[in-house]
Amino acid sequence: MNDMTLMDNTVDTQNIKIAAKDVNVFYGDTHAIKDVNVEIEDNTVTAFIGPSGCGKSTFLRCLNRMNDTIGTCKVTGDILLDGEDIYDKRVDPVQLRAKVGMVFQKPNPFPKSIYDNVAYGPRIHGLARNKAELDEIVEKSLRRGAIWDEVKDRLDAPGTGLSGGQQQRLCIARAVATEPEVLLMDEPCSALDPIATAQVEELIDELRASYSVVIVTHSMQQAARVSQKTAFFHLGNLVEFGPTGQIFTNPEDPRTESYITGRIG
Ligand SMILES: Nc1ncnc2c1ncn2[C@@H]1O[C@H](COP(=O)(O)OP(=O)(O)OP(=O)(O)O)[C@@H](O)[C@H]1O
Repeated sequence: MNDMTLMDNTVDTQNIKIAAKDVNVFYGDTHAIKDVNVEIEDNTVTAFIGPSGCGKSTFLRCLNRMNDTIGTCKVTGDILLDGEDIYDKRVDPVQLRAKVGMVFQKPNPFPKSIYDNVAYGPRIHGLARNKAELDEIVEKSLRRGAIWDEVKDRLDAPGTGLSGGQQQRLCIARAVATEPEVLLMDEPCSALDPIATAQVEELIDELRASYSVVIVTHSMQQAARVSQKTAFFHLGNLVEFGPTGQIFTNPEDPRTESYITGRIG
């Protein structure tokens, strides 16, 4: 056995960023997520795939308590971020969402300047002591969002005036500006053309170096391109979770196989 084989077989429990235990989600009488257990690693892109309505977005929204904003929604079970229960009464959801940032399907820049879009989070969380520090955070975040070169000469222009792909990278820059540890992305490329999609996918790959990234996608090609781990959901159940290559080439569950071969979905 060579060193490489040894490394591949090591289960690195230190690397677990989010652990979900027996998570159930209900919207009134609808049981949307059923007994989900999963461990999401740091510095990894995890893709959530599955047919429409299977609960991908619902489960994603549990990870930063975005479901709190839906009156009928009830979440049970435990979700631990670095071992701490995010549903504990002492956790402030606003602080949590700075740590666990989110990027949505449709780019949604604020009706503010490019600069203010990115500066918004750091301002409300008091991350900069003065203008120079804020400028630095804005530049760093726009660089992380791979959009600095395109906007550096027009930081005062409205964010809404950018192209769709640029707006989505601006939203990613806005999400990383609060120094999150996890980035949740709900179909981040579904409103983008192929060129913008390729740019955002490349960026997701780069972001993995600094964050744990979780992406909901309808595109199996995208999941295969960007993720290292894949979770397949079906009717609210997490059917299968494992290395992306294995899920796509050698799935264990017949439901996963049916989905990836196009028989269900
Ligand atoms: N706000 C809501 N109120 C009531 N039911 C909801 C709500 N959001 C989702 N649901 C229901 O929960 C289930 C899971 O929906 P969810 O949007 O999480 O699935 P999804 O896999 O992300 O679907 P899609 O791929 O179509 O976006 C569905 O039955 C849906 O109708």
